[in-house]
Amino acid sequence: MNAVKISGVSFSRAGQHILQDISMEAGEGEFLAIIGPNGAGKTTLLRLAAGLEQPDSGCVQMLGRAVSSYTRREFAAQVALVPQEVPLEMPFKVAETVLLGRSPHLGLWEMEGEKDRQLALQAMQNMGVEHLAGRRLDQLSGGERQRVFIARAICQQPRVLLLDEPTASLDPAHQVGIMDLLEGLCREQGVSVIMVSHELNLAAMYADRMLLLSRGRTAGTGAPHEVLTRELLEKSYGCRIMVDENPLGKVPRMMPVPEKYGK
Ligand SMILES: Nc1ncnc2c1ncn2[C@@H]1O[C@H](COP(=O)(O)OP(=O)(O)OP(=O)(O)O)[C@@H](O)[C@H]1O
Repeated sequence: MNAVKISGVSFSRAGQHILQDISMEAGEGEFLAIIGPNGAGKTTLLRLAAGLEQPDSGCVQMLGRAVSSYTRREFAAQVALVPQEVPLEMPFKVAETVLLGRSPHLGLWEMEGEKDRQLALQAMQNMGVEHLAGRRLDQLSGGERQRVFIARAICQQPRVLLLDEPTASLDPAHQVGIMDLLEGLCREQGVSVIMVSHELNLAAMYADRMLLLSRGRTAGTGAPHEVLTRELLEKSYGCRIMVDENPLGKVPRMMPVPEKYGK
């Protein structure tokens, strides 16, 4: 059984086709990266997977069940989403925010227990934000806030983790740290990770498979070396792109070529 199965999904807004006939699957413990130019539909696809939007046609299944058949609470016990823009207006402190990840696992009137607090502490330590535990969210830098929301998702102990550009505001050390952690969740705990990213070289070093979206359609799908080809990337992104092999291993590495370097 696939942990995530999206079959022939189409989605429109205000009469405009945003996604057309998209299919995507992720097995248990698989790491999938969704890539593509701005406006290609990546966030929309992730929101459909998270049950925040309903497709016009096609089907979105999580863990063998239609997303629409879950209650919000049941769904949150299995699937966590780290959105691209994390809410700033929440009046919470860091530790409270991370602990909120436990809510779907608690009974209706049940308070968090010692185990929940331990999980929250561990998630904060993993994300390097435990020293900020008492700080309010609106008093953090963008990268710190992003790490807090990833910690909350980890604390939720989901079987499927959806992340929208999780490394976008992060410095190189934190980018690699978070990707290592996500890989560990896949390999050691069987969590399925689906990540939207513009960090193509970073994604290539971790993802088992990639889905390249372009103008709402599938432009490529497969292992990183099958998707990150010069031909597919240049066609999708509309600029010159050089692709070679990453010196660290047998994965592709891409570089956009500035115009001043000639045709
Ligand atoms: N609320 C909305 N109403 C109408 N169109 C929308 C709405 N939200 C998004 N869109 C359009 O849907 C398309 C896909 O948007 P989406 O945010 O999914 O793209 P994306 O691939 O995640 O882009 P980016 O890389 O810039 O984050 C875009 O053309 C966008 O303008």
